[in-house]
Order: sequence, then structure tokens, then C-alpha cells
Amino acid sequence: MATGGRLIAGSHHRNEFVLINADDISRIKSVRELSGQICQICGDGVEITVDGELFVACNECAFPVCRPCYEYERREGNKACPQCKTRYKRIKGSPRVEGDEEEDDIDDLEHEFDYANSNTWATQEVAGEMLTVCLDIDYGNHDSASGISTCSELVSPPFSSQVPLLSYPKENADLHADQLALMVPPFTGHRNRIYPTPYNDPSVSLQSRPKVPKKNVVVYGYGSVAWKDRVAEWKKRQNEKLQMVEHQRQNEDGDVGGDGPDDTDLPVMDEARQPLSRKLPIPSSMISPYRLIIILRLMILGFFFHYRLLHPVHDAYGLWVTSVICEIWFAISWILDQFPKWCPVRRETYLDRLSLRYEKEGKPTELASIDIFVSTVDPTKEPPLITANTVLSILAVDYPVDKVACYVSDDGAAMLTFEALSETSEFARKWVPFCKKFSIEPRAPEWYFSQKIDYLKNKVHPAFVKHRRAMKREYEEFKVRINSLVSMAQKVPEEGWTMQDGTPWPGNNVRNHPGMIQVLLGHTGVHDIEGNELPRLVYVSREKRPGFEHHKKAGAMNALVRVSAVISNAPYLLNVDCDHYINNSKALREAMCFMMDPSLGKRVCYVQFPQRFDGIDRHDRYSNRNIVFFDINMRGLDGIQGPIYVGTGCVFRRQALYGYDAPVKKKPPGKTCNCPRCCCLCCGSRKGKKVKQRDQKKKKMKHRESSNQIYALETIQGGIKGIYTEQASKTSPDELEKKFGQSPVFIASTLLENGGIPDEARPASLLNEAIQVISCDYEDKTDWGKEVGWIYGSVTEDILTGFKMHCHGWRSVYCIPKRPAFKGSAPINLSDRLHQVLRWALGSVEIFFSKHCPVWYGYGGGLKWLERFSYINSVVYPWTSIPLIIYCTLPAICLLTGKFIVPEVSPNPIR
Ligand SMILES: O=c1ccn([C@@H]2O[C@H](COP(=O)(O)OP(=O)(O)O[C@H]3O[C@H](CO)[C@@H](O)[C@H](O)[C@H]3O)[C@@H](O)[C@H]2O)c(=O)[nH]1
Ligand SMILES: [Mn+2]
Ligand SMILES: [Zn+2]
Ligand SMILES: [Zn+2]
Repeated sequence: MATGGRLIAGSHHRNEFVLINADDISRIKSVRELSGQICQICGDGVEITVDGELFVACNECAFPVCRPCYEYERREGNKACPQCKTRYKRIKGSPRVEGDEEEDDIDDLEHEFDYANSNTWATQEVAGEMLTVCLDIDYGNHDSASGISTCSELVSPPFSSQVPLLSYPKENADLHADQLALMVPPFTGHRNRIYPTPYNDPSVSLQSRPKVPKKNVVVYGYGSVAWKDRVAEWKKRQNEKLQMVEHQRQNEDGDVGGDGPDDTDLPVMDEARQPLSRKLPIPSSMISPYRLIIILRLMILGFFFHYRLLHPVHDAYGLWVTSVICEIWFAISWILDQFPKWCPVRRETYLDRLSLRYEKEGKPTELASIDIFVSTVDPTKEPPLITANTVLSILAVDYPVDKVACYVSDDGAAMLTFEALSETSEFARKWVPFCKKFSIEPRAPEWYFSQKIDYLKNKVHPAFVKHRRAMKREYEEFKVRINSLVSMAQKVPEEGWTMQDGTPWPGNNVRNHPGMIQVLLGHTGVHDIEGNELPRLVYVSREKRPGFEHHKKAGAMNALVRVSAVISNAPYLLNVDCDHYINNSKALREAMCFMMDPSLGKRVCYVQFPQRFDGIDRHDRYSNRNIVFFDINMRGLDGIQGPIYVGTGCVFRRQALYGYDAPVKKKPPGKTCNCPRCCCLCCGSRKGKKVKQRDQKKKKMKHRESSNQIYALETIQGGIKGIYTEQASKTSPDELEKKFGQSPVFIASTLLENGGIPDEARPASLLNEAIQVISCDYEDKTDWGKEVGWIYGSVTEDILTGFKMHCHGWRSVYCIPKRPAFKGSAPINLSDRLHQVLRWALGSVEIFFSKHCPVWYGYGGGLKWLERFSYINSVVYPWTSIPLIIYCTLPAICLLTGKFIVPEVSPNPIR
């Protein structure tokens, strides 16, 4: 083996490889002479060059940086001096990087090669053959949906005529970090690879390095008194600023308050009893002019129609009728769009109070458990590396590990997804402790490493710098493994995939395969490299059989709801698309500030976070950001009954997904609704009556069902102890079975309001039950998809699902943390975007024609009428295209016929 099983990284300079292994670095150190000056990035000593001079990375300010740090920064970091931000120039003896100017004075052996291609390549020995894999994520197959490219190209080196024999996936067990040699070989193109370079002894290569020419360096930077003073001054200013901000915040809290006593003076115990979130009304100076304009427009609209309707055009009656109908439609859709924006709200969360209340020192945490769902289908369209990043960001989330379980639904039953996930679970053992130790953000490695760090600004600790670099290397190796899995999966063998133990992969037929569940992490004795527990990670692929409708994402989600109920049964669920990673590690805590609030939490069915995207061009040419929707409409809805569910980045209350009504509100005396300052525009004047009717109905139901209640729970297998939900316990076992299907374990789990699994349950039997609940006929003749779980009947299942909950009287909450909670990839090419928009529009049309159409459905329930407006708007908007087309053709018709849609002013009015 040419590389001796050691990691080497370096440039295309054939004989200049820089060692990056920890023990190799220490070996270099023993060779190098140190100057006594300390590198301000990593804390190591700065070396003396061969000429006996101090190594100086920046000729402008001489900020002390050692050679490894300098080379790393030039290669993968900021490429500039951390202090004066001057772009690092190439110093003789250091490898060339992309963007270097051609310098005449440096004679290079490699000048004949083309340096334009600076992709990082990894070579590894697999089954006695050398393999080279591109490491760069931005090369190779460009994935249009996510905007992220993954390189899956496997290049066979020219020195071997045969392509390495890889019987996938057996060999992937051999892909180990310590066998990888990372290097940037000289390339003239992607495939024309130059013979790999033999491993160089570091001491030899260091000694044979060309001498650095003497340069006149003025050392006035670090070490001089002036610099020290500057740092001291800067620190003082920072501290002052911090104090001022703190002070201001406290003052503001006191002033705006109104929701309780001034909390700054209260002792800690009382702080814990304060509300966990606060609603901030938009100041009336901002909202009043806006409302005024709405009213003004409404009046103008009134006058306009008054004129239009009373002045028909007699000689072009058809034209007039058509145009007036179109105009009426536009007016209606404007009203549907405007009025739900009437009273927008903002919200503020108090994570410290949440922690004070539920994470008391010396006691086990009382934060509630959350099951997190990730859905994925086709690994060719949704690259496994993206899914892996999402999963990693979930596993590393800032929440007690035993309270988090991650379920990945693979609707494509792809062995690639499975293999990538097990690779991910292995990498998570290193990644998770790193994230938690250094509190980094975001915790998806791809995006974390793509951001540059400023060594001076955030007072980066030298130990961190080293860990970060080592981690980055680990991640690159992980990427190599994932990318080679991807490339090996390109060509399906004739007999289908085979697993490591020789048995065929059960999912070889995507449309006809059994259910699969594999627990990859958690409660199995697998700990991270520091010995800490990891969250649970479960791979799930539901059963698919021909003749059974699978209901796309909604079906996948419902399968996960059941599996998770059997395995961990957390009272809260979070669902994300596979390309939506957690960008703010505190996102779960943000949601808990609403869900676990003792006073208002009980009525919240979900907390929706806005969808934010990476990699959208500055002008957002395909309108991926949807700013009006996410920053105006949704805030407006939050002031009524809550935002609509958008399909991802949403934390649910499990009970709300089971199709129950919201708990009945305790009303303040003398009021018909619970709005803080009720203008009763949001609740409707007839609401009081409705609520009374509903309550009466409920009372009747209660009476009828009370007799069933007695034996309801006794018959349920196992007889689970716990707190039973009020409504579930009113239902007879037969009804429960009709509603939820025939799994006794699942039904029993639905009765536990606070979730959890009975102690006596054995994991093996639970897994057995879990397989039952993902079988394709489980939902037959049940309420799944009709009343329970994600609702079927539309490709935009999200609108329906949220709508049903609002009809049951629940409220949802819109949460916009300062640091975006989730980030995803949006389609960044026109055809993908058009397909998406078309799909959404068709989904709305499907809902329009279904029984769940918000125009007719759910009267007498808990849906507020302005909320209904918004739902109506979201299902009728595609129809606007018809009057729009007609209205646009009118001018042409007028031109051709010489008639007009308004009566002509009499040519001779005065006689
Ligand atoms: O049979 C299927 C089809 C899709 N999905 C998953 O559903 C999600 C969304 O599908 P995608 O094709 O990416 O649709 P988009 O239009 O990009 O998604 C937006 O619109 C969807 C429909 O409104 C919502 O469900 C999504 O959350 C929202 O991000 C992805 O995670 C898929 O893996 C499945 O699990 N099974
Ligand atoms: Mn998507
Ligand atoms: Zn250094
Ligand atoms: Zn500098």
C-alpha cells in the first residue's frame, strides 16, 4: 500500500504532502525548530524556517500564525489573515491553491499541469485496488431539487486497466478512516489522473524544501505593546457593550410587560413560574395605517361595483357581464387574502424560563419527549448526503438525548438509504459530542463547514481550532464513504441488492416488499466516542403491496406515527422533509415554550416554524422564499387561530393528530371568546351561540357514552397504568379499534396523554408489534387518513391535516426564532419550481372537490371564520387563473369588435 495506511493531505505538488494525522503533526514538531512565538489560531509554536527566520504568514501585519494553520486557511479556510484580512499570498514552499496568481519566481515541477481543477480527491485501497473518489460536494451530479451537488463519480486510476470489483455493499465494511489517503492529485481533467504519488517521509520533504527568500518583515503586529493595548481596549469595549445590551433588555422587559409583574427583580424561583412565551402585538402606529388602507380600498371597491353594476353596456352585454364577473371574482379573492391579515402578532419565547422550570438542578429533566420524523423517497432525487445531514442535525440537537427519537421513513425501500443511514449513525458518534462540546451552529456538518470562522471575533479557543480541523477531516472521510455508496448504487445488479450476510435486500421491489424496521442507535449500548448516550435512530420502510393505496407522504407519516407510538410514544412529534435540517439547535426548546406552557399550551395542536432556504439567489427569481406568505400571512393567521401547516418544520401534539377535539376553553367571565383585546372581528359575533350549541351536543354525547366508559379500559390488553386522556377514555374499545386499527399496543398507547411506554413492555415484542402497524392493510376500514393522523385525499396533505385540527377547535402557533429553526433546499431551476407550483395548485383543486373543502366543511366546529377565509383562499387560488386569462383577452376582443366593457361617454353631452 503506497500510503502506508496514513492520512496525508496536501496539494498537487507531487513531493509536498503535509501530514495531518495527530501523531504525524507531533513528528513534524520534533523536526521543526520553534521560535517561541505562539500561533494565534491553534496555540502551537510558530516555526523557524530553514533560513533560521521566523515563519511569517502575513507580510502586512505579521499576525503570528503557524505554517500548518496558514496552509489550512489558504486551502480550506478564509484564505486571509485573521487580523488584517489581507489575502494570504503564497509563501515559497507552501502548496499552491486555487486563486493563486502565477508567480514567476517560483519554479514548479508541476507547471505543465492544469491547476484549475482543485477538487479534493480521496484515494483508498479497496480489495487490493486503488480507488479515487471526488470529495467535493459541488462536483458531479447536480441535484436540481436541493441545489446541492454531490459527487458520486468513481474514477478508476489509469495504472489499473480493470475497474475495481466491488460487490456492493460487502466491501463497504472495509472503508475505514485509517485506510483513506486524502490528497489533491494533479489533474488535467476529472478522469485523466496522474499516477499516484508515493508517500514521502515528512522529515525528508521538510528538509528538501526550497529555501524561503528573505523578506523585509516589519514586526509591529502582535507582541508589540501597541497590539496588546489594542486588544485590551477592544475587550473593554466589548464588555461595556454587553452590559449595555443586557441593561436595555431588562428595561424593555419591564416596560412592555403587561403580562405580569416586572420579572427582573423577582428571585429565581418566581422566574420559573413566569409564562414561557409572550405575544407581542404589532404597535398600532404600524398596523392602523395598514387597516385604514384596507378599509379605504374596500370603500373604493364598493363605489366601483356600484358604478359597474348600475351602468350596463347595452350594445355589448356579453362583454360587460363577463368583465363584471371577473371583477367580482378578483374582489372576492382580494378580500379572502386581505382580511386574515387583520391582526398579526409576534411572539417571544423564554428559553431560560423553560430550563428553570423543567430542568431543575440535581433532578432528572422534566422536558417532554419528542419523536422526530424524517421522510425520504428516492435517493437519486434526494441525495443520501443531504438526508444524512438532516439526521445528524437531529441527533445533535440541544435537548436531553433520552427524550429524542429520530425515525427515518424510507418510501423508496432503498438499500442505499439504509446503508447511508447506518454510516451516518456511525459518524454521529463523533459528530454529536463535537457539536455539544463546542456548541456549534448549525449542527448539519455540510453547512457548518461551509461557513467561515473568524478567529479573532468570537474568541475562538485554540483547542477548538484543532478539533474543528480534525472533525472536518472526519467529515470528509464520511462524505467519501457516502459518495462511494452512492456511486456503487448507480447500477443495480441483475439479482438485486444483497445484504452483508448474503441474504437479498427485502426492498428490492419498490412496489412490493415487506415492512422493515431497524433500530440503529439508542438503548442498544451504542454510545458516542466520549461514552455518552445518543438519541434513538430508527430506520422504517413501510410495507408496500400492489393493490394498496400508499397515500404518499401522508401515508408514510401515519406509518411513523404508529411505529413511534409503539416504540417510544413521545407526546410530541416533529416532522421534517429529508432536506430540511435543524439550523437552530434550540428549535425543540422553542416549540416546548408553547407546548409545555401550563396555561396556554394545552390547546396548541402544533407549532409551525417558517420554511427558510439555503442557496437561493439574491433576487429569489423563482420566488422560493415566499416572503409574503411566511412573514405576513402566517403572522396574521397567528393572530386568529394559528398558522396553517406547511408540511415540514412543525412540532405536533400527538393527541391532536389522533383526531380529538381541543380541550374546552375556560372563558373569562362576561366574554364570549378568549382574545386578549377582543375586537370580535376574529371570533365572529355569532360565535357565542355556536359554542353553546357545541357544548350542549357534547353533554349529550357524554351522557350516552358514560356507560361504555366503565369497561373501556379493562378490555385493553396489558391494562396500562397511566393518565388516560379524557376523550379517549369516553370511547368504547370497539370504537377505538374502528378508529385506530387492530393493534392493542397502539390503542393502549393512545390512551396515555403524557406518552411513554409501560415499563413491562419488552423491546422485542414492541418491534414485532411495530412491524404489524406498518403493514399495508393496517389502515383498512379505520379512520387513518380520514379523521386520524395526516389526512389523505390531496398531494398537499399538509393543508388538509392542519385544517382538520383547526376544525376540531385547536389553535396553532407560529414561532420565528431569531436564528431560523430549520433550513431546507428549494428547487432552484425553473422546471422543478414550475412542477412544484403546479403540484401545489393541483393539490388545492383536489381539496376543493373533496368533502373537506373549507367552503362547506366543518361549520359548527371550532374553526374561526377568518381562519376559514384563509383556508378558502388557499384552495380557491388556482381558479383565479381562469378569470385572469379571460380578463386579459378582453382588450383584444374590444379592439376587434370596437365595443367596450364600460358604457361610452356620450360624444355630444351638451345640446
Ligand atoms: O411517496 C412519498 C412522496 C413524498 N414523500 C416525502 O414528502 C416530502 C415532500 O415531498 P417533495 O416532493 O419534496 O415536495 P415539496 O413540494 O418540495 O414539499 C413541500 O410541499 C409538500 C406538499 O405540500 C409538503 O408535504 C412538504 O413538506 C413541503 O416541503 C419529502 O420529504 C419526501 O421524501 C414521502 O415520504 N413519500
Ligand atoms: Mn422538497
Ligand atoms: Zn497554528
Ligand atoms: Zn495580516
